Amino acid sequence: MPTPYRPIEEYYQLRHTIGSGGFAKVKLAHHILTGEKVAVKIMDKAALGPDLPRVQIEIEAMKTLTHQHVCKLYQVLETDTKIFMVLEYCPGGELFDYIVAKDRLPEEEARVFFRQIVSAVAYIHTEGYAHRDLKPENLLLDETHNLKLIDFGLCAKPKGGMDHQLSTCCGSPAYAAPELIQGDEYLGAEADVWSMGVLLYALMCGFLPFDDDNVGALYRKIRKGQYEVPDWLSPQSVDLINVMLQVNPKCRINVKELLCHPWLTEGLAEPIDFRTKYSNNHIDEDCITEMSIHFKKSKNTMLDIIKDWKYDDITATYFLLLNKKRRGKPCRILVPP
Ligand SMILES: COc1cc(O)cc(Nc2ccc(C(=O)Nc3ccc4c(c3)C[NH2+]CC4)cc2)c1
Repeated sequence: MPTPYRPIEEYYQLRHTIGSGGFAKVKLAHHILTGEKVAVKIMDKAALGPDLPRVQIEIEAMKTLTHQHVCKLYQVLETDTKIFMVLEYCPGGELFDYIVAKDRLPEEEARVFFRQIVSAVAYIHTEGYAHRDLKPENLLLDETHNLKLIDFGLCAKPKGGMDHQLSTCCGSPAYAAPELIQGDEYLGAEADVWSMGVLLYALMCGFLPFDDDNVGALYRKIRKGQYEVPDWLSPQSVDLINVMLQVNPKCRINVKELLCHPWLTEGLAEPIDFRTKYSNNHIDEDCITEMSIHFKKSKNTMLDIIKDWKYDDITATYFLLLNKKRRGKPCRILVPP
């Protein structure tokens, strides 16, 4: 490994590259202390250029977002030339590729996935964040075939809260809300609902509601808000797509109403529970014990250090030990203290 990777190699064995995008590459890695697999997103600061602030925004967002359907950030390392984000391992690849491979999903399968998507988005909205780039490429499948929302590089945390208007035009055109491409001021939450409507349509149809090779023509179609309704869609799913793809954001369903829409709650007794399964203030006893032995600290001192949530190797070790325990594996550090 070239020397710039030295710092990360103190904690992780880097393996092959599993993805590379604009200014980042993602490598598979093993956490040395726990043996757990992770994904390491490696960014070159010089290549990032003006996009560097987006990475800082994403890292700050990821430090507060802990949810069963949001890809977890474990550790951040920075050198003078590189930024490393150590992330949850999602070996199932992109939801985009999964839909393409199956042509389109039956409603029952689309419903399971869409409940997870709505749960993740409702959670980040309650934490004060809008994602603003919701699309199947930004939803990965983990090893239990559940979805994880990724890439918060375009997310917004409006200063005045989620009722505060945003103005930056961003995200992928085919999933962008009419008010966003119009250049009007818009509410991040409302724009995210539109994108989820496009996502749901893509899940069940296998193609996009608004599509055109010419961006101008695409924008006109989005602003018109007219799309084809294939005959295989059930009336309930057509209704849900209709209330999500309302051109006027004020007529559009909001996330709270989404959580109890009949198509989504079909077969359930309750609305979708979007609360996180993790609790920041309850620290797992077994993890504290194992870490206090390894790091040669008292349990109280170890607890205080963990609760600093520095997103250093201590934070990573805690979350990865917790993962092991949740997967029924022994909550053990593999190397001698
Ligand atoms: C917050 O989570 C983020 C934020 C972000 O900016 C980017 C990511 N990107 C990830 C990309 C890929 C993976 C990943 O685990 N991919 C993966 C892992 C193993 C395998 C594959 C993909 C595909 N072939 C089989 C083996 C995880 C995060 C997340």
